[in-house]
Amino acid sequence: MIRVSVLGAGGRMGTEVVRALKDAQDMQTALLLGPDDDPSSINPSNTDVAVDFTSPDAVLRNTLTLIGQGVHSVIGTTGWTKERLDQVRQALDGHPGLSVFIAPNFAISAVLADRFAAMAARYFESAEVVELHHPDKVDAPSGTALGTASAIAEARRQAGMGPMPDATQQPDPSRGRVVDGVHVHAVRLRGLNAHEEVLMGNPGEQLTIRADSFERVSFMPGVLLAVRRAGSIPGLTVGLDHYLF
Ligand SMILES: NC(=O)C1=CN([C@@H]2O[C@H](COP(=O)(O)OP(=O)(O)OC[C@H]3O[C@@H](n4cnc5c(N)ncnc54)[C@H](O)[C@@H]3O)[C@@H](O)[C@H]2O)C=CC1
Ligand SMILES: O=C(O)C1=N[C@H](C(=O)O)C[C@H](O)C1
Repeated sequence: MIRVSVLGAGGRMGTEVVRALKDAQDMQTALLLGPDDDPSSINPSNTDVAVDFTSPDAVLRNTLTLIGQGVHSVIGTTGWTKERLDQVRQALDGHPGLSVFIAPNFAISAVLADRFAAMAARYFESAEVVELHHPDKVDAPSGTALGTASAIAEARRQAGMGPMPDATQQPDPSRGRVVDGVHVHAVRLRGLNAHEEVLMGNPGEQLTIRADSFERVSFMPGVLLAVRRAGSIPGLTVGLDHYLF
């Protein structure tokens, strides 16, 4: 049995993870932590893998604590920057064999949308990302959209493409956040869960790639897969694609 602790267990995702763990034959729930609990209560005597769905403010501290404790992490929480990822890599240096796995999105639809967008990017003059979420989300744009934009930008760079056409000239235009040269727009709307659209255009044609996660259960197969694979790739791994393709 894999003993799994959950940080953020009382939250929207945490609740769903606890439910999924109960249904998984090969896993058992260990500690369930909320914001007032000490992450260093998680250690190898009670936990094999810790799953983090907390908040962008809390996740780095949790992750560094768990590395210090010698426990594998599976993380869905957003808020990662290059600098924060470097801190995790550095902390892992002293812990050979330990793994930290971060996925901006655990839903297969979103992972595939990302992959398709990267494949298509070189063939289109223009590309923009629109992400749409429930209004209780604290960060914008979504971690997924940031990843999609970076993947598009990287594919365009590898294809030797220049900047996208855009004649906007106003001093304060409404064009979303520019991530690595790609415009990313965030919509927050009651009734939505997690959705992303990638728009790509050429003269006279458009490709739309859209992923819709209607319910949080859509993230669970990915979370359980990552828990089962914890430790299989030592060090820091970002993206469920590493386990899928
Ligand atoms: N990678 C993925 O597939 C997905 C990622 N997310 C991300 O997961 C994170 C959480 O999302 P939700 O569950 O919707 O948020 P939420 O606000 O419903 O849940 C977060 C929970 O964490 C708790 N918390 C905050 N700080 C904590 C700490 N230091 N230790 C323990 N618990 C703490 C909060 O009290 C709350 O109960 C967000 O960053 C979100 O973007 C959400 C859905 C899917
Ligand atoms: O907060 C959410 O709900 C989600 N967060 C992740 C993100 O920011 O990309 C994943 C998914 O979009 C749901």
